[in-house]
This record gives sequence, structure tokens and C-alpha cells, in this order.
Amino acid sequence: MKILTAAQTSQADQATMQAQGIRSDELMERAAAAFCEWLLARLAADPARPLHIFCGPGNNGGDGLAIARRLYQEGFRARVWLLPASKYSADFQLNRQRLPPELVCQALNPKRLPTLAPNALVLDALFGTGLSRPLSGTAADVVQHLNSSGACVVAVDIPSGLFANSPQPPDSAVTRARYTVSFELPKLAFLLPQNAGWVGEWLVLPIGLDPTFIHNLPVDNFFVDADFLAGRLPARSKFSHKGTFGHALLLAGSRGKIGAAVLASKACLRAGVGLLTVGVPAVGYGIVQTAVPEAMALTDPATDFVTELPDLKPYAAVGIGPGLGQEDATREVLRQLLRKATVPLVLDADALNLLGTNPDLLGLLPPDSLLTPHPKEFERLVGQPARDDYHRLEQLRAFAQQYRCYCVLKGAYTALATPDGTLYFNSTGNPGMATGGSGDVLTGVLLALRADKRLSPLDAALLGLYAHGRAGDLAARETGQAGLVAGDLADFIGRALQELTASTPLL
Ligand SMILES: NC(=O)C1=CN([C@@H]2O[C@H](COP(=O)(O)OP(=O)(O)OC[C@H]3O[C@@H](n4cnc5c(N)ncnc54)[C@H](OP(=O)(O)O)[C@@H]3O)[C@@H](O)[C@H]2O)[C@@H](O)CC1
Ligand SMILES: Nc1ncnc2c1ncn2[C@@H]1O[C@H](COP(=O)(O)OP(=O)(O)O)[C@@H](O)[C@H]1O
Ligand SMILES: [K+]
Repeated sequence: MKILTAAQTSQADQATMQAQGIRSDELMERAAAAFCEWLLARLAADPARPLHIFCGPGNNGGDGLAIARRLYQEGFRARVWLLPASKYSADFQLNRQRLPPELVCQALNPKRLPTLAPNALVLDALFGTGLSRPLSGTAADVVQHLNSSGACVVAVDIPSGLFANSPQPPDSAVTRARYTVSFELPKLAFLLPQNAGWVGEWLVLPIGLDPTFIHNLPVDNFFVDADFLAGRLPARSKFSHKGTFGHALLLAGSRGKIGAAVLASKACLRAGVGLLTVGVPAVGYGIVQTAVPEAMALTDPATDFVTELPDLKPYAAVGIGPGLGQEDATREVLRQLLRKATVPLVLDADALNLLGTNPDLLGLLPPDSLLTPHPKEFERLVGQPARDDYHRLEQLRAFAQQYRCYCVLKGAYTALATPDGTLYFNSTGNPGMATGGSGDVLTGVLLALRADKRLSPLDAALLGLYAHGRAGDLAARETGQAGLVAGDLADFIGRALQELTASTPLL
């Protein structure tokens, strides 16, 4: 799915009206209908629950009024509150007139804001994507009132006061929604940790925006779901052999961290690599050979950390970093690897920390390398803390463009930046994956997919990120989130990839 800016959303609305020959109030009606269908399923459980709808002066308020009318038709008597304003949008006014006269509809008085019972359901239709400045005055007071009421707030389209694609000034008033119900496509704001307290759980409902316009619209950001990946992972051909899927080399592990090498190796094999060789210090030889008998092991002459770069000739891709340590000799191995490699590289963990502390190494990064930092590792890489989550994304975009690489930023919605500066946000995964070793598993998966010559660097990265999160979701069904350990992820990678694999046509 594409992620549109607020301005692009309004263009998509206009294009849809033109292409489909509908008026703006008809499009609004679709949004209201979709919202009500979603809400009614929840209201049915408790029809007596007090229901309040807060409407602003624009089309977000218009949505609120259309929702109030539709809920009334379904037998629900909401109390409708209107924010006083100097002007109201045409569709607000139209839907105001369409309200049945029996429906209680009152102007908000900032001195006497309505009492909201803690069990009340509140629909926040104050401001949507037309927000042009932070909230102040009565609008801000109303939002603070909703936030302190303890009522369950459902935001229509976006929490009021939240910008769709740029940061909030500190201390600005924004509705704290339990749910945010948006239309057609997600907004960038929904994907950032700094907005989680406002957005709550979010979902998008289709309202039939013009697919041709959206298809042709250039965007900087994508949200990657299963549909987005459909057809990108080819099925294995009948006569494929292990050479088809590549021979990968993983350089990982140091004393006390051989487990990282084991986890990445298992994941790499489960992600379908043809052959895997693992380069570990001597202390890890027996462990790898025992824990991952499918992998071949190369022993470094040093006992505790990697000091030598193996001959790279046999390999289709090289991964380096999990549990590696940051010894001087290991740094030199990384330097040689960056100089000599002619095949795809996947760099993680200590390989990234070494890049961060030795910026001269960054200049050696071969184009199309894949880097997988978490936010702290990323900060070390760029050498500058981010002002906020939006700034961090701009740093990520700029980094990938500068070094012509694919750079991941791990998190709840892991982002992937490409050399052309596009961002792709992954949709799978859960907080159960916030456990040691999850990142090592990701490295193994990505290494396998980069070794598979059938896949482009972009598809390998997107498929790997999605499958890793999906494996976490499948595993958590069995173990619960708290009980999830990184090794479980490796066990479910095969199933996650199978779900993504294109079925071969019958004819
Ligand atoms: N066909 C469609 O387009 C569809 C749209 N849909 C719905 O429309 C929503 C977008 O509607 P919208 O563009 O009218 O903007 P909205 O957010 O309601 O507010 C704009 C008004 O607020 C005012 N205002 C802004 N900031 C302010 C502030 N800080 N403090 C005070 N006032 C402020 C602003 O005034 P101005 O900036 O001009 O001074 C203007 O009067 C979208 O989120 C979705 O819910 C759906 O129905 C699907 C079809
Ligand atoms: N709340 C979350 N939701 C989804 N995925 C998560 C969440 N927390 C962590 N993850 C995923 O788990 C992995 C953690 O990686 P990392 O921080 O490198 O762990 P480690 O260093 O322990 O291996 C990343 O892929 C990240 O996206
Ligand atoms: K809203």
C-alpha cells in the first residue's frame, strides 16, 4: 500500500470524485458507512453505552455528522457536540441539515464542557487531514477534556491535532485515541513510536478511492502487507538444486556469543539457503557443528573472536555481525571483506558498530549492501542522535542514498530505506519479538534471501522482513508474546515464507 501525505489524500479524494462522477458528500457517505459498519459490530455488545460524537468545522466534522445520522437510523442516540468556528465546510453544513431534528446536537461551551462517563464511547471527528496548525483555544481544551475523561475515544480518520506526516510541536493538544479508524490507506503518523499514545490501535477501511490515480501517484513511503508482496517470491522449480539457492557465508560469534551465530544459521537454513558455511572463532566450532549440523563450519585460528577473512570465492552472499565482537582484528576482517566482496553483503550488530566507530569503513561499503541496525546502532552509524522519529526517518533515507545501500531501521514497523530514498514499512511482527536474538534471526533470513539469485535486493529485503515478523506472529500464537524466544522465530520462518510463495499456475 502507498502511504499518502495529507495533501495527496485530498488529491486522491478529488481524483476519485472526478473519475467516478460522484460528489464530495457521496464520498463522505462512503467513509461514514464504512466507519459505522465497523463501529456497529462493537456497539452491538453494549447498546446502552453512552455515545458522544465531537464534530469540528471541516469535513472530518462532516464525517462525524454523517456517522451520527447513520447510527441514529440504526437506533443509537448519540449526543452530538459541535465545535464553534467562524466557518464550516460545505459538506459539514449539508450533513448538519441532514440530521434528524430529534437528534441532540449542541454547540460546545468551553466554560461548561459535557460530562463524559468513564464507560462512554466518544467519536473524535474534530479535525482530520485538514489540520493546518497545532490546536489551541477551545479546540485544545476540548481535546484535553476528552483525554482526561477516561472515556474510550475512537478517532475518525486521525486523532484530532495530530499531523498526518510531520511532527507535533511539543505539548500540543492531540486526542488520545483507543482506536483510530482511517480510510483507504494508512498515514505515516500511525507508524511512529512517538505517536503510539495518540493513535492507539489503527485500521484502514476501504472507501473506493480511484485505484488508477493511486497507482500513478509517486510516493516516498510504502506500507508492506501480504498483497504488496504477492508474486515476489517464486515457487521452487521442479529441477532446482542447492546451487540454485546459493551458498552463503556467515561470519558471526565470539566467546560468550556463539548463540548469535547459531540463531542466524538456523534462520538462514530455514529461509531456504542452498548451502551455508559459518565462520566462527575456535571456541564456536563444536557448538555450531552440534547445534546446526546442516551448516558447514570454518574455524578461525583465534579462539575467542574472528581474525581471518575466509576465501570468498565459493559464496553467493556474505553476512557478518551477529555476536561478532569489536576487536581490532575483527575490524580488519570487516575492512578486508568490504574491500574484496563482489557478492551481496548483509551487515548487522557489531559489524554496524564497527562501521559507526570507524567511519572510514563506511566509504568502502559496496553498493546494494544490506544493513540492519536497530535505532541505537543506527545512531552510532550516523553519529548524530535524531530529534524525533520523523527526523530519524530522514536520516535513514539520506544514509541509504549516500551509501547506495539498503538500510533497515528495526522496530515495531521496521523501515527499509533503498538507495533511491524510498521507505518501506513492514506490517508484521509483535512485541513478543523484543527478546535477545530476534535480530540475529533476521540477519540469517536476509542472508539466505540475498544469496538467492532469483530475487532483487529490494524483494529479498522486503520478503525477509515480512517473513521474520510473520514468523513472530505465528510463533506467538503457540507461545504467547512473553514466552516467545528468538529460536521460535527460526522455527516458523519456513511457514511464513511458504505463505508468501507464489503458487504455480495449474495450466
Ligand atoms: N471528500 C473528502 O475530502 C473526504 C474527506 N474525508 C474527511 O475529511 C477530512 C478532511 O477534511 P478537511 O480537509 O475539511 O479538514 P478537517 O481536518 O476537517 O479540518 C479543516 C478545518 O479545520 C480548520 N483548522 C485546521 N487546523 C485548525 C486548528 N489548529 N485550529 C482550528 N481550526 C483548524 C480549517 O481551517 P483553516 O485551516 O482553513 O483555517 C478548516 O476549517 C478527512 O480527515 C476525513 O475525515 C472523508 O469524508 C473521506 C472523503
Ligand atoms: N514491538 C515489536 N514489534 C514488532 N517487531 C519487533 C518489536 N520489537 C522488536 N521487534 C523486532 O525484533 C528484532 C529485534 O532485533 P534486535 O534489536 O537487533 O535484537 P537482538 O540484538 O537481540 O538480536 C527486530 O527485527 C525488530 O523489528
Ligand atoms: K479526528
